Amino acid sequence: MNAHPDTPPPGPSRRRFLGGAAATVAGVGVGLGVGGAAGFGLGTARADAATTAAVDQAVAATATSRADAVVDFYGGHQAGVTTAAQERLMFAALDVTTTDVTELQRLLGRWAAMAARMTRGEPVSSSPTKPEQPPFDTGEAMDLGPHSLTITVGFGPSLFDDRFGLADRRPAALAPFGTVPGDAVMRPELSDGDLCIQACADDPQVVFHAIRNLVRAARGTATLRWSQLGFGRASATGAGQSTPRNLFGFKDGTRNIHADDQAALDRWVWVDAQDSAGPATDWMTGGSYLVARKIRMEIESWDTDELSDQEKIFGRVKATGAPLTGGDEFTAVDYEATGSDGQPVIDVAAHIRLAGPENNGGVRLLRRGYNYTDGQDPATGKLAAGLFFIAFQRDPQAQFKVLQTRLGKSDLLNEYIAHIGGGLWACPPGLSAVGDWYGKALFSPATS
Ligand SMILES: C=CC1=C(C)c2cc3[nH]c(cc4nc(cc5[nH]c(cc1n2)c(C)c5CCC(=O)O)C(CCC(=O)O)=C4C)c(C)c3C=C
Ligand SMILES: [Fe+2]
Repeated sequence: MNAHPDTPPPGPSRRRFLGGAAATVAGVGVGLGVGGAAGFGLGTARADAATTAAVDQAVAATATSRADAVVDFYGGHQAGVTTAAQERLMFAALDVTTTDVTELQRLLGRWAAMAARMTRGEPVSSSPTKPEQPPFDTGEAMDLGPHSLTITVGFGPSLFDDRFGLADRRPAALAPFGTVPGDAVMRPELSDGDLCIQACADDPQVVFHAIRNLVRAARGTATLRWSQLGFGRASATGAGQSTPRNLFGFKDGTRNIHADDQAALDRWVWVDAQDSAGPATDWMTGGSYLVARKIRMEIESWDTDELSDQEKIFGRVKATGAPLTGGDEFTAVDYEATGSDGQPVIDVAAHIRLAGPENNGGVRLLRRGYNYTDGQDPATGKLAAGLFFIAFQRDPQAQFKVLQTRLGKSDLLNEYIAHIGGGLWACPPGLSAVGDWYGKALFSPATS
């Protein structure tokens, strides 16, 4: 393998910081054109978590523009999980078309090099394009700034079939779900994929550019299976981030796991060394499992429903997000409270009762979804819109699957939603430094 010719990133943490100076750090030639293979070799240095707080403070003091904000690419965990949710999403699922494991590894190395550059607001390669060549970078993000771009890569269960010698390396947590309640109308062409890429940023063209160029660099190795644009965040993940609203008009993410809740992150989001059954599956330590669900929301029907019924469905007040049992948005829910009719104030089938940790053995998720629209459904004339639900977790079998089984059976919300696509992917830990690549520890026994 070649030594990686890219330059080191400008900071030790994966928090947002001013990228103007970073942009002056010149990348040097990485042949990333179609069919080109970026070199990728040994990476050693780990981000120093202890410096994170100090860097965050410096960032807060110096950041001048949202366009210039950079989320550091390197660190113990991939960015785009606990990163304060940006405004825009493009998500892509790909199928690997080669059976050559080395080609797959080269792709993951190319993606690492390109992602490192794009998240700093740089074009995918600093090599000059010859006039007779297509440009290395497609160009539409030129001059836009990084806008806090994060790129998060994951591996689907199907990657662990017999093509790449990975069958014994699939963690039990990455088992396909099978059919879960609520999955009756899932569409195969909007579901699954060997690889996934989540690109988030505060600019729509920046996320499109990232996915477009990563898919382009996969030509000959992987093809796009399906993709989704999200136009507005539907969850708060950053400490102090305001709670946004979903397309039913309710505050979404009130009781989410937030980035400053380290105990909850360790318990519910990051895969721990103890989770692995042995050396074959310990490559996920420090990673997290991504579950995506494209959930169509029946907006026209919802808009005819009376306010009191809408609030009963969620168990919360539409305007404020407060539980129906009183207080403000962040007041604890009183599941025991009964009304003058003797019935529970929070309906037995209300969304928050069924999804809440109090009623699920403590189970929690880090939700990081986006509102989406695909325009109008030509078959019905209705708005094709909903929630592109994304959740990160330490064990999807014990977290998402448990919650969705419960919700799919009896959630009042089911009258107005349909899960039409999605999938499960294992997002490996963060990349340590230049030369590291996505899933290096997954493939290392096969390449040594
Ligand atoms: C399987 C997991 C979940 C799916 C699928 C899901 C779909 C979904 N949710 C909303 C809107 C809201 N969800 C809220 C809370 C909430 N939802 C889940 C899980 C799933 N939601 C959890 C774990 C929680 C937290 C429960 C709790 O701790 O009380 C809320 C309330 C505000 C909040 O805390 O975020 C809303 C609103 C929609 C519209 C939707 C599918 C389209
Ligand atoms: Fe929910």
